[in-house]
Amino acid sequence: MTALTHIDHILDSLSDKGYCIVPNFLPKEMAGQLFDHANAIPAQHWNTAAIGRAEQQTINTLVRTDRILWLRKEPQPEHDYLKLMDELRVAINRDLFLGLFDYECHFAHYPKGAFYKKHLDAFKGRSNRRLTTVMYLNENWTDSDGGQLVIYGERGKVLETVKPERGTLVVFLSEKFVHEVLRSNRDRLSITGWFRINASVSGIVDPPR
Ligand SMILES: O=C(O)CCC(=O)C(=O)O
Ligand SMILES: [Fe+2]
Repeated sequence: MTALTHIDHILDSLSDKGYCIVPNFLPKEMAGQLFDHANAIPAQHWNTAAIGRAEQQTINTLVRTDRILWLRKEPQPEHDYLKLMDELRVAINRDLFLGLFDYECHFAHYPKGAFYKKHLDAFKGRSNRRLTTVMYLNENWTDSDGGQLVIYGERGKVLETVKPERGTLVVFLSEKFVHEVLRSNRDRLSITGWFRINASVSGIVDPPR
């Protein structure tokens, strides 16, 4: 199975609505490997997530309280995920002409009680992030576990409330959709990433991580 199994739904939904939600995007085995791998990484390697651009990054625990860890090319499960997302990048470019140039992503761990208040991932003309992706890794998530992703439309209308269940992929236009992560009542593990356009084309250099 590859990213292309779901590609028609993803492309249709992205071009119709600007976002898509794909349950079971990630094969169960791969999701399990990523989950075990991330859980085995010692706590001191995870960083408290920051907000804002390079010079002005601040740790603001009123806005977000998750911890993050950027994926690299070497460990097998991370490599496999990056490869899958690159297949997706190529397929999206072929159909939607977004000129996506690269992809970066990090694990995000929300301990019990963590949240991420309403925000946009990119501001027009100030970022080369074009599409946000979120992949969830926890099994058997229930409504009472909280931690849902809420995606907002015009005038604060709730468009979607997404349960962060293992294997579900969410993709949306980074500049368009305000979203938030509701308080999680359970350890919550995900991978958030961004497809980006080339800085030499956009004239924008995104902050170094
Ligand atoms: O984990 C999620 O559902 C969304 C995370 C998010 O909005 C972000 O990391 O920017
Ligand atoms: Fe976000």
